[in-house]
Amino acid sequence: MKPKIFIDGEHGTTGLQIRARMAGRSDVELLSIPEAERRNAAMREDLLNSADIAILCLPDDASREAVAMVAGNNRVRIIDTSTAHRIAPDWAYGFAEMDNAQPEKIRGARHVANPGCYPTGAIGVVRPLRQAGILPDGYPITVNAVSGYTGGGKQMIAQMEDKQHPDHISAPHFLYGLPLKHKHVPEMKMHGLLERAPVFSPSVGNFPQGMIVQVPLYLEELAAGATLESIHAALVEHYAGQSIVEVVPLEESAKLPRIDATELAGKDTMKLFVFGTSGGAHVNLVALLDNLGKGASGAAVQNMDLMLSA
Ligand SMILES: NC(=O)C1=CN([C@@H]2O[C@H](COP(=O)(O)OP(=O)(O)OC[C@H]3O[C@@H](n4cnc5c(N)ncnc54)[C@H](OP(=O)(O)O)[C@@H]3O)[C@@H](O)[C@H]2O)C=CC1
Ligand SMILES: CC(=O)N[C@@H](CCC(=O)OP(=O)(O)O)C(=O)O
Repeated sequence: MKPKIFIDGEHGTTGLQIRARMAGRSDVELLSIPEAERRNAAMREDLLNSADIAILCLPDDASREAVAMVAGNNRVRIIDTSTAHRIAPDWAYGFAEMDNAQPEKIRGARHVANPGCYPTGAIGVVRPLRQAGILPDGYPITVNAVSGYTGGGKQMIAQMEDKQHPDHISAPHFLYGLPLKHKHVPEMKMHGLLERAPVFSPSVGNFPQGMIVQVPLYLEELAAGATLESIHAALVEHYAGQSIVEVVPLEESAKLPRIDATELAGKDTMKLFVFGTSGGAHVNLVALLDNLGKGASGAAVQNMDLMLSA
């Protein structure tokens, strides 16, 4: 029998993109709820309990409710794309490439928390340097990022695309999260293995999909002897043997005049760069991804495939 998959929130931004990635797959059976019934709790509860894997593409509160709806069912496994369970100790964090042990944790997990889009980039560059002993305890990390506007879901898509929207946003690029309390900070701290919470400054650009996450570092504050080259080598070593996260060769990044935030739109991979000048004082670690690809829907399908391979 084919495993049954139900996407709760299948008519939203993340859900629709997961559905698109599942189109044409004959190895799974997709359970579906009509759009008009998407908030019908009884119908959702039924479908959630009929699934082998339920993928939650809902706001945080609705995700918690969905998890409660299957509390008495010890068969259904869950992938939650919301922020609700990303630092919960009994949930596996769904970023397989962040650690050698992570694929097995995800494969065997009952509950998988899909990472946030920004944390995927930030953890992707920071965690390997913590594990390699290059980034010392207590280093004050900053994370500066730009996302495509689909990151804000249906509401922000309407604000950006509909000129008649009462809260239409006409800015080509804007900063937000100005009180520095963004919901992704605890997740970056925990899975980035950081002692101190990073300063996180997100922004949105007037393009639907794509993301750049930057973590600039002072070399003199890192472990003795850290250089542009040794940092790059640590990332290369960490990501060897997998095909989702690419560490761009130094010679290639040195030739780039600019980075386009939309380069990986529609792709489920992530590129990491180490920018700077050999012998210089600073490096800038940069992650390039699609907020809806490796940042959300693509990662959810990667996690589903790992879980199905158990
Ligand atoms: N967009 C992105 O790039 C990313 C999103 N995520 C996360 O994914 C989750 C979904 O976000 P996104 O797809 O962007 O959001 P959307 O607003 O685009 O979609 C959410 C969907 O959930 C439905 N929904 C809302 N509340 C309920 C409820 N109580 N019961 C049933 N259905 C409900 C909505 O229906 P209705 O239309 O009626 O409101 C909508 O169809 C969020 O937790 C988000 O933080 C994670 C990473 C990246
Ligand atoms: C542009 C935009 O608004 N982005 C969202 C994050 C998108 C996302 O990653 O959602 P999760 O928190 O579920 O991961 C935000 O900053 O809240």
